[in-house]
Amino acid sequence: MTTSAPIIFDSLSKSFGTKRAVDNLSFTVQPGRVTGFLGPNGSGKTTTLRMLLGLTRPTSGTARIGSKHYTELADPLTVVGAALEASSFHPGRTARDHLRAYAPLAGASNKRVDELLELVDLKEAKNQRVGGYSLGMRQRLALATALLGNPRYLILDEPANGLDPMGIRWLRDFLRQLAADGVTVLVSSHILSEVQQSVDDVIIIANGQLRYANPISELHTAARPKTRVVTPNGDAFAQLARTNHWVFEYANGAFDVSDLRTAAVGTAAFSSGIELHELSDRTESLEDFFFRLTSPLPAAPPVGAPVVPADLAPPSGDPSAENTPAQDNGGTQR
Ligand SMILES: Nc1ncnc2c1ncn2[C@@H]1O[C@H](COP(=O)(O)OP(=O)(O)OP(=O)(O)O)[C@@H](O)[C@H]1O
Repeated sequence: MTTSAPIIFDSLSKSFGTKRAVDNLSFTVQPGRVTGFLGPNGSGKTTTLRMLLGLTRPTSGTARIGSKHYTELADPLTVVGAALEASSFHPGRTARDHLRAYAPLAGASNKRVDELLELVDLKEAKNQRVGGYSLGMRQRLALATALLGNPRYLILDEPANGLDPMGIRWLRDFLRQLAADGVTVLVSSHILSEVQQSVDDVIIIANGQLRYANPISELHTAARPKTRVVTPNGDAFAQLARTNHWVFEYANGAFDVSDLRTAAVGTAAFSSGIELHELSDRTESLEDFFFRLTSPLPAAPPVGAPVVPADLAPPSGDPSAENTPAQDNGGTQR
Protein backbone atom coordinates (compact mmCIF):
# COMPACT_ATOMS: atom_id res chain seq x y z
CA MET A 1 0.00 0.00 0.00
CA THR A 2 1.42 3.40 -0.94
CA THR A 3 1.76 6.36 1.37
CA SER A 4 -1.14 8.79 1.28
CA ALA A 5 -1.65 12.48 1.83
CA PRO A 6 -2.33 13.83 5.33
CA ILE A 7 -5.77 14.60 6.74
CA ILE A 8 -5.97 18.33 7.33
CA PHE A 9 -8.34 20.07 9.72
CA ASP A 10 -8.23 23.79 9.12
CA SER A 11 -9.97 26.27 11.45
CA LEU A 12 -12.87 23.84 11.76
CA SER A 13 -15.84 24.98 13.84
CA LYS A 14 -19.34 23.73 14.49
CA SER A 15 -22.08 25.38 16.50
CA PHE A 16 -25.38 23.78 17.43
CA GLY A 17 -27.50 26.81 18.29
CA THR A 18 -25.52 28.61 20.97
CA LYS A 19 -23.39 25.52 21.73
CA ARG A 20 -19.89 25.75 20.23
CA ALA A 21 -19.20 22.01 19.85
CA VAL A 22 -16.02 22.42 17.79
CA ASP A 23 -14.06 25.63 18.09
CA ASN A 24 -11.51 26.64 15.45
CA LEU A 25 -9.71 23.30 15.34
CA SER A 26 -6.56 23.07 13.21
CA PHE A 27 -4.36 20.00 13.13
CA THR A 28 -2.87 17.50 10.71
CA VAL A 29 -3.08 13.72 10.79
CA GLN A 30 0.11 12.32 9.31
CA PRO A 31 -0.19 9.50 6.77
CA GLY A 32 0.76 5.95 7.63
CA ARG A 33 0.58 6.61 11.37
CA VAL A 34 -1.92 5.91 14.11
CA THR A 35 -3.21 9.16 15.60
CA GLY A 36 -5.15 9.19 18.85
CA PHE A 37 -7.89 11.84 18.96
CA LEU A 38 -8.50 12.37 22.64
CA GLY A 39 -10.83 14.44 24.75
CA PRO A 40 -13.35 14.08 27.56
CA ASN A 41 -16.97 13.17 26.87
CA GLY A 42 -18.69 15.95 24.98
CA SER A 43 -15.47 17.64 23.90
CA GLY A 44 -16.37 17.51 20.20
CA LYS A 45 -14.62 14.38 18.90
CA THR A 46 -17.60 12.78 17.20
CA THR A 47 -18.73 16.08 15.71
CA THR A 48 -15.23 16.62 14.28
CA LEU A 49 -15.13 13.12 12.77
CA ARG A 50 -18.63 13.53 11.35
CA MET A 51 -17.53 16.76 9.64
CA LEU A 52 -14.52 14.93 8.18
CA LEU A 53 -16.84 12.28 6.79
CA GLY A 54 -19.29 14.77 5.30
CA LEU A 55 -22.06 13.78 7.75
CA THR A 56 -22.22 17.14 9.53
CA ARG A 57 -21.77 20.47 7.79
CA PRO A 58 -19.13 22.72 9.42
CA THR A 59 -20.18 26.18 10.57
CA SER A 60 -16.79 27.31 9.26
CA GLY A 61 -13.41 25.87 8.31
CA THR A 62 -12.58 22.67 6.48
CA ALA A 63 -11.63 19.04 7.01
CA ARG A 64 -9.87 17.50 4.03
CA ILE A 65 -8.34 14.20 3.06
CA GLY A 66 -5.35 15.37 1.10
CA SER A 67 -6.77 18.16 -1.02
CA LYS A 68 -10.33 16.86 -1.10
CA HIS A 69 -13.42 16.94 1.04
CA TYR A 70 -14.85 13.48 1.69
CA THR A 71 -17.85 14.38 -0.45
CA GLU A 72 -15.54 15.09 -3.40
CA LEU A 73 -14.01 11.60 -3.38
CA ALA A 74 -15.00 9.61 -6.45
CA ASP A 75 -15.15 6.25 -4.68
CA PRO A 76 -15.13 7.15 -0.97
CA LEU A 77 -15.44 3.67 0.55
CA THR A 78 -12.26 2.56 -1.19
CA VAL A 79 -10.42 5.60 0.21
CA VAL A 80 -11.84 6.05 3.70
CA GLY A 81 -13.28 3.42 6.04
CA ALA A 82 -15.13 4.59 9.11
CA ALA A 83 -16.79 3.14 12.17
CA LEU A 84 -18.65 5.78 14.12
CA GLU A 85 -20.75 3.42 16.21
CA ALA A 86 -20.66 -0.31 16.64
CA SER A 87 -24.25 -1.01 17.52
CA SER A 88 -26.09 -0.19 14.30
CA PHE A 89 -26.33 -3.74 12.98
CA HIS A 90 -29.43 -5.67 12.05
CA PRO A 91 -29.62 -8.04 15.05
CA GLY A 92 -31.12 -10.86 13.00
CA ARG A 93 -28.29 -10.92 10.47
CA THR A 94 -25.15 -12.99 10.77
CA ALA A 95 -21.80 -11.20 10.56
CA ARG A 96 -21.19 -12.78 7.18
CA ASP A 97 -24.57 -11.68 5.83
CA HIS A 98 -23.99 -8.18 7.19
CA LEU A 99 -20.66 -7.88 5.40
CA ARG A 100 -22.04 -9.42 2.21
CA ALA A 101 -24.88 -6.86 2.24
CA TYR A 102 -22.41 -3.98 2.44
CA ALA A 103 -19.73 -5.49 0.20
CA PRO A 104 -21.16 -4.31 -3.17
CA LEU A 105 -21.15 -0.67 -1.95
CA ALA A 106 -17.40 -0.94 -1.37
CA GLY A 107 -16.76 -3.05 -4.46
CA ALA A 108 -15.73 -5.99 -2.26
CA SER A 109 -16.05 -9.66 -3.22
CA ASN A 110 -17.36 -12.51 -1.07
CA LYS A 111 -13.75 -13.66 -0.84
CA ARG A 112 -12.83 -10.30 0.72
CA VAL A 113 -15.69 -10.77 3.21
CA ASP A 114 -14.26 -14.12 4.32
CA GLU A 115 -10.75 -12.66 4.53
CA LEU A 116 -12.01 -9.84 6.75
CA LEU A 117 -13.93 -12.21 9.04
CA GLU A 118 -10.67 -14.03 9.59
CA LEU A 119 -8.70 -10.80 10.00
CA VAL A 120 -10.95 -9.51 12.79
CA ASP A 121 -11.15 -12.91 14.49
CA LEU A 122 -14.82 -13.51 13.74
CA LYS A 123 -14.38 -16.57 11.53
CA GLU A 124 -15.74 -18.96 14.14
CA ALA A 125 -18.73 -16.72 14.86
CA LYS A 126 -19.49 -15.70 11.28
CA ASN A 127 -22.78 -17.59 11.13
CA GLN A 128 -24.09 -16.38 14.51
CA ARG A 129 -26.68 -13.63 14.57
CA VAL A 130 -25.19 -10.25 15.46
CA GLY A 131 -27.93 -9.71 18.07
CA GLY A 132 -26.13 -12.27 20.23
CA TYR A 133 -22.68 -10.72 19.78
CA SER A 134 -20.75 -9.19 22.67
CA LEU A 135 -19.78 -5.52 22.44
CA GLY A 136 -16.24 -6.55 21.54
CA MET A 137 -17.50 -8.73 18.69
CA ARG A 138 -19.64 -5.88 17.38
CA GLN A 139 -16.61 -3.58 17.48
CA ARG A 140 -14.70 -6.12 15.38
CA LEU A 141 -17.55 -6.38 12.92
CA ALA A 142 -17.65 -2.58 12.64
CA LEU A 143 -13.93 -2.65 11.87
CA ALA A 144 -14.41 -5.31 9.22
CA THR A 145 -17.21 -3.26 7.65
CA ALA A 146 -14.98 -0.19 7.55
CA LEU A 147 -12.24 -2.20 5.87
CA LEU A 148 -14.43 -3.70 3.12
CA GLY A 149 -13.17 -1.28 0.47
CA ASN A 150 -9.51 -1.81 1.49
CA PRO A 151 -9.27 1.90 2.38
CA ARG A 152 -6.05 3.88 2.91
CA TYR A 153 -7.66 5.87 5.74
CA LEU A 154 -9.46 4.42 8.73
CA ILE A 155 -11.54 6.64 11.03
CA LEU A 156 -12.68 5.00 14.27
CA ASP A 157 -14.84 6.66 16.93
CA GLU A 158 -14.20 5.16 20.37
CA PRO A 159 -13.49 1.64 19.08
CA ALA A 160 -12.14 0.59 22.48
CA ASN A 161 -15.38 1.53 24.26
CA GLY A 162 -16.46 -1.36 26.44
CA LEU A 163 -13.61 -3.63 25.42
CA ASP A 164 -11.91 -5.74 28.07
CA PRO A 165 -8.10 -5.60 28.42
CA MET A 166 -7.72 -8.52 25.98
CA GLY A 167 -9.90 -6.73 23.45
CA ILE A 168 -7.91 -3.51 23.86
CA ARG A 169 -4.67 -5.38 23.30
CA TRP A 170 -6.13 -7.04 20.21
CA LEU A 171 -7.23 -3.65 18.88
CA ARG A 172 -3.80 -2.16 19.55
CA ASP A 173 -2.03 -4.88 17.58
CA PHE A 174 -4.62 -4.64 14.84
CA LEU A 175 -4.23 -0.88 14.39
CA ARG A 176 -0.45 -1.10 14.52
CA GLN A 177 -0.48 -3.71 11.77
CA LEU A 178 -2.73 -1.54 9.60
CA ALA A 179 -0.36 1.40 10.01
CA ALA A 180 2.58 -0.86 9.17
CA ASP A 181 0.72 -1.65 5.95
CA GLY A 182 0.49 2.08 5.20
CA VAL A 183 -3.04 2.81 6.42
CA THR A 184 -3.58 6.21 8.07
CA VAL A 185 -5.56 5.56 11.26
CA LEU A 186 -7.43 8.23 13.24
CA VAL A 187 -8.90 6.79 16.41
CA SER A 188 -10.86 8.68 19.05
CA SER A 189 -11.04 7.92 22.75
CA HIS A 190 -11.85 9.69 25.99
CA ILE A 191 -9.32 7.58 27.91
CA LEU A 192 -5.62 8.19 27.33
CA SER A 193 -4.51 4.82 28.72
CA GLU A 194 -6.80 3.02 26.26
CA VAL A 195 -4.84 4.23 23.26
CA GLN A 196 -1.52 5.23 24.80
CA GLN A 197 0.28 2.15 23.54
CA SER A 198 -1.34 2.02 20.11
CA VAL A 199 -0.80 5.54 18.80
CA ASP A 200 2.14 7.36 17.23
CA ASP A 201 0.67 10.84 17.55
CA VAL A 202 -1.81 12.36 19.91
CA ILE A 203 -4.30 15.18 19.44
CA ILE A 204 -6.04 16.32 22.62
CA ILE A 205 -9.09 18.55 22.63
CA ALA A 206 -11.34 19.98 25.32
CA ASN A 207 -14.46 22.11 24.86
CA GLY A 208 -14.01 21.77 21.12
CA GLN A 209 -10.58 23.43 21.27
CA LEU A 210 -7.15 22.05 20.53
CA ARG A 211 -5.06 21.55 23.67
CA TYR A 212 -2.18 19.39 22.47
CA ALA A 213 -0.81 18.00 19.21
CA ASN A 214 2.42 16.02 19.23
CA PRO A 215 3.96 12.57 18.90
CA ILE A 216 2.97 10.42 21.89
CA SER A 217 6.67 9.95 22.62
CA GLU A 218 6.86 13.64 23.54
CA LEU A 219 3.87 13.59 25.84
CA HIS A 220 5.89 12.61 28.89
CA THR A 221 8.20 15.59 28.41
CA ALA A 222 5.18 17.88 28.68
CA ALA A 223 4.04 16.36 31.97
CA ARG A 224 4.94 18.67 34.84
CA PRO A 225 8.09 17.49 36.62
CA LYS A 226 8.13 17.37 40.38
CA THR A 227 10.93 16.46 42.76
CA ARG A 228 10.52 15.29 46.35
CA VAL A 229 13.21 16.15 48.85
CA VAL A 230 13.77 15.02 52.43
CA THR A 231 16.57 16.85 54.23
CA PRO A 232 17.72 17.43 57.79
CA ASN A 233 18.61 21.02 56.69
CA GLY A 234 15.03 22.16 56.05
CA ASP A 235 15.59 25.86 56.73
CA ALA A 236 18.60 26.01 54.44
CA PHE A 237 16.76 24.13 51.71
CA ALA A 238 13.73 26.45 51.98
CA GLN A 239 16.08 29.43 51.70
CA LEU A 240 17.74 27.87 48.63
CA ALA A 241 14.33 27.30 47.05
CA ARG A 242 13.19 30.87 47.69
CA THR A 243 16.45 32.30 46.39
CA ASN A 244 16.02 30.34 43.14
CA HIS A 245 12.30 31.20 42.89
CA TRP A 246 11.34 27.55 42.92
CA VAL A 247 7.69 26.65 43.31
CA PHE A 248 7.57 24.34 46.32
CA GLU A 249 5.44 22.96 49.08
CA TYR A 250 6.39 21.45 52.39
CA ALA A 251 4.28 18.77 54.04
CA ASN A 252 4.81 15.68 56.15
CA GLY A 253 8.52 16.26 56.46
CA ALA A 254 9.17 16.52 52.71
CA PHE A 255 9.51 19.25 50.12
CA ASP A 256 7.78 18.95 46.77
CA VAL A 257 9.51 21.13 44.20
CA SER A 258 7.46 21.70 41.03
CA ASP A 259 8.78 22.10 37.50
CA LEU A 260 12.27 20.87 38.30
CA ARG A 261 13.84 17.48 37.78
CA THR A 262 15.87 15.67 40.43
CA ALA A 263 19.24 16.49 38.85
CA ALA A 264 18.67 20.24 38.99
CA VAL A 265 17.48 20.15 42.61
CA GLY A 266 20.23 17.75 43.67
CA THR A 267 22.97 19.81 42.05
CA ALA A 268 21.76 23.03 43.65
CA ALA A 269 21.48 21.39 47.08
CA PHE A 270 24.95 19.88 46.74
CA SER A 271 26.45 23.26 45.76
CA SER A 272 24.90 24.78 48.88
CA GLY A 273 26.20 22.02 51.11
CA ILE A 274 22.71 20.80 51.96
CA GLU A 275 22.51 17.15 53.02
CA LEU A 276 19.69 15.20 51.33
CA HIS A 277 18.14 12.03 52.68
CA GLU A 278 15.75 11.62 49.77
CA LEU A 279 15.70 13.01 46.23
CA SER A 280 13.00 11.39 44.14
CA ASP A 281 11.11 11.98 40.90
CA ARG A 282 7.38 12.70 41.49
CA THR A 283 6.62 13.88 37.95
CA GLU A 284 2.88 13.73 37.27
CA SER A 285 1.55 10.67 35.48
CA LEU A 286 0.40 10.96 31.88
CA GLU A 287 -3.13 10.43 33.12
CA ASP A 288 -2.85 13.37 35.55
CA PHE A 289 -1.36 15.45 32.75
CA PHE A 290 -4.27 14.53 30.48
CA PHE A 291 -6.80 15.53 33.15
CA ARG A 292 -5.00 18.82 33.76
CA LEU A 293 -4.80 19.48 30.04
CA THR A 294 -8.50 18.88 29.50
CA SER A 295 -9.79 20.72 32.54
CA PRO A 296 -11.52 24.06 31.83
CA LEU A 297 -9.21 26.93 30.90
CA PRO A 298 -9.90 30.62 31.49
CA ALA A 299 -8.97 31.56 27.91
CA ALA A 300 -8.63 29.91 24.52
CA PRO A 301 -5.25 28.28 23.98
CA PRO A 302 -3.06 29.06 21.02
CA VAL A 303 -3.51 26.83 17.99
CA GLY A 304 -0.70 24.93 16.31
CA ALA A 305 1.66 22.15 17.22
CA PRO A 306 2.97 21.68 19.80
CA VAL A 307 0.26 23.24 21.88
CA VAL A 308 0.71 23.73 25.59
CA PRO A 309 -1.65 26.17 27.30
CA ALA A 310 -0.12 28.98 29.29
CA ASP A 311 -1.05 27.48 32.62
CA LEU A 312 0.91 24.34 31.75
CA ALA A 313 4.06 26.14 30.75
CA PRO A 314 7.00 26.28 33.17
CA PRO A 315 6.68 29.02 35.80
CA SER A 316 7.64 32.53 34.78
CA GLY A 317 9.74 32.98 37.89
CA ASP A 318 7.13 34.64 40.06
CA PRO A 319 7.97 33.31 43.52
CA SER A 320 4.90 34.65 45.24
CA ALA A 321 2.09 32.39 44.13
CA GLU A 322 2.41 28.81 45.32
CA ASN A 323 5.44 28.90 47.56
CA THR A 324 4.81 27.69 51.05
CA PRO A 325 7.53 28.59 53.49
CA ALA A 326 8.96 25.60 55.26
CA GLN A 327 8.77 25.93 59.00
CA ASP A 328 11.50 23.56 60.01
CA ASN A 329 12.58 20.02 59.40
CA GLY A 330 10.75 18.60 62.32
CA GLY A 331 7.63 17.52 60.49
CA THR A 332 5.70 20.78 60.79
CA GLN A 333 2.78 20.78 58.41
CA ARG A 334 1.46 23.87 56.80
N1 LIG B 1 -26.77 17.20 16.76
C1 LIG B 1 -26.46 17.90 17.85
N2 LIG B 1 -27.29 18.86 18.31
C2 LIG B 1 -26.98 19.60 19.41
N3 LIG B 1 -25.85 19.43 20.12
C3 LIG B 1 -25.00 18.49 19.71
C4 LIG B 1 -25.25 17.68 18.57
N4 LIG B 1 -24.21 16.83 18.40
C5 LIG B 1 -23.35 17.09 19.42
N5 LIG B 1 -23.83 18.08 20.20
C6 LIG B 1 -23.15 18.66 21.36
O1 LIG B 1 -21.84 19.02 20.96
C7 LIG B 1 -20.90 18.73 21.99
C8 LIG B 1 -19.84 17.80 21.46
O2 LIG B 1 -20.42 16.53 21.25
P1 LIG B 1 -19.60 15.32 20.62
O3 LIG B 1 -20.53 14.15 20.55
O4 LIG B 1 -18.97 15.75 19.36
O5 LIG B 1 -18.49 15.08 21.73
P2 LIG B 1 -17.58 13.79 21.96
O6 LIG B 1 -16.25 14.31 22.35
O7 LIG B 1 -17.65 12.89 20.79
O8 LIG B 1 -18.26 13.12 23.20
P3 LIG B 1 -18.34 11.56 23.62
O9 LIG B 1 -16.95 11.16 24.02
O10 LIG B 1 -19.30 11.58 24.76
O11 LIG B 1 -18.85 10.82 22.42
C9 LIG B 1 -21.70 18.15 23.14
O12 LIG B 1 -22.01 19.19 24.04
C10 LIG B 1 -22.95 17.65 22.48
O13 LIG B 1 -24.04 17.64 23.37
